[in-house]
Amino acid sequence: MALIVLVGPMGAGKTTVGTLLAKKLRLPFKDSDAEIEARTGADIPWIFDVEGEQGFRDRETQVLKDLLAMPEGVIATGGGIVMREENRVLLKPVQVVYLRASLNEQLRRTANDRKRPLLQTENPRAVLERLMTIRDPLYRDIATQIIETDGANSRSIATKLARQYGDQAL
Ligand SMILES: Nc1ncnc2c1ncn2[C@@H]1O[C@H](COP(=O)(O)OP(=O)(O)OP(=O)(O)O)[C@@H](O)[C@H]1O
Ligand SMILES: O=C(O)C1=C[C@@H](O)[C@@H](O)[C@H](O)C1
Ligand SMILES: [Mg+2]
Repeated sequence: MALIVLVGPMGAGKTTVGTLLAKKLRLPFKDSDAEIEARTGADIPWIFDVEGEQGFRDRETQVLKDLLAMPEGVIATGGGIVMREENRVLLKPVQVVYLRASLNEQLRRTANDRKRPLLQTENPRAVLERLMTIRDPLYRDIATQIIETDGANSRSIATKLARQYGDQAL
């Protein structure tokens, strides 16, 4: 039985790697951002606009609680999941993989879409840098494993994790 949670900054590849990993392990895949959008019937930029970041974080905590009740599966979280202590307490007993990426790589991977409200600014690099300073110790605190994703494609990362967690399940 395996419940694996992926954390890390925007553009680290949580959604991409999580989808591949779940397929390989034949486990259900859930993405907290997608789940929030499905429940709200609106996309993340809309939620930030109308309810503010606070409203989004309230929804995120509720979704996290519900997803962690699954007996097994792969869960990709949003980049800001560690901002609330309540979320960190929920994640502490779980297998948590921290996917890391350099600022350059995060910028490159997030440059072409506008679905991340926090990056719709003149200087997304400065935002990512500030968020990383605050969040890196928080990700590290709850992580059971850290993976550097620069220069590694998402498929090879998923394969490595699937071997590890597949073996563990035997
Ligand atoms: N290891 C990788 N190497 C190169 N590109 C990658 C890698 N992982 C993901 N990507 C690409 O980066 C982009 C962002 O990936 P993804 O949406 O999975 O990030 P995320 O961690 O889920 O971000 P968010 O926190 O905003 O949900 C996608 O276009 C994806 O194809
Ligand atoms: O890093 C963040 O705070 C966020 C990351 C995304 O996954 C979304 O959860 C949202 O855009 C906020
Ligand atoms: Mg994602």
